[in-house]
Amino acid sequence: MEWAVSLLLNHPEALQKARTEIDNHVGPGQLLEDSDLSKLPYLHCIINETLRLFPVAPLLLPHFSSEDCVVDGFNIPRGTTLLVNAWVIHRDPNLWDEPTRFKPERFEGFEGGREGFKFIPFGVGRRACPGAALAIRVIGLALGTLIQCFEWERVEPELVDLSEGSGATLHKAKPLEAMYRPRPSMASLLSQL
Ligand code: HEM
Repeated sequence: MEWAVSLLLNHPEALQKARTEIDNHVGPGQLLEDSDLSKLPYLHCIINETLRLFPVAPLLLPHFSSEDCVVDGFNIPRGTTLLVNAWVIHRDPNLWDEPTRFKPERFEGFEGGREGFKFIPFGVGRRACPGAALAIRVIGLALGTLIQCFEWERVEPELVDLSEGSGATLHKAKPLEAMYRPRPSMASLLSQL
């Protein structure tokens, strides 16, 4: 969520596009609901693009080869601990056009499948994250509601600093600070919550 809001503050045109999508599909004076999410593909693109650039678990979880195997020409003996560098795969210029650029549109029509092996924020296969669908829905609801209800601005005119901290999970080096105020069209609804 913090990365997504940071990226949107640095890309106001994407924030506006997401807001327009929400306004067009959710009735006036109504809060975004779970059932609206399927009508908000651009919001989903923003979530995917955020997870591509800043995967929560950049090395996934450690895996363990249960048999000898060969991966991309490398012999991997049985019993080896294996780390998958999703961060690097997600920024590989052979797989992605302008890999370091925030471009949610790249996920329009993205199907996953074998092509999805290049996008693995939740891992892939038998040990992939079983909470992925839940996570995407919860993030969609939370991020979508923040976009729907509030005007967002950067605290400083400079872009939000996107430096990464170190660790097994990818957090911002500098916690996000942002200014927000209720959108006039949502103020009355928000005051009743
Ligand atoms: C944005 C949110 C989340 C992200 C990015 C995420 C990511 C991941 C990743 C990368 C793995 C390791 C996959 C691998 O190494 O192949 C994993 C495993 C797992 N996740 Fe998530 N996860 C998220 C949310 C959740 C939620 C909401 C739940 C439960 C409700 C959950 C439950 C699990 C469990 C139980 C595993 C271990 C699966 C296994 O080893 O078989 N995760 N997750």
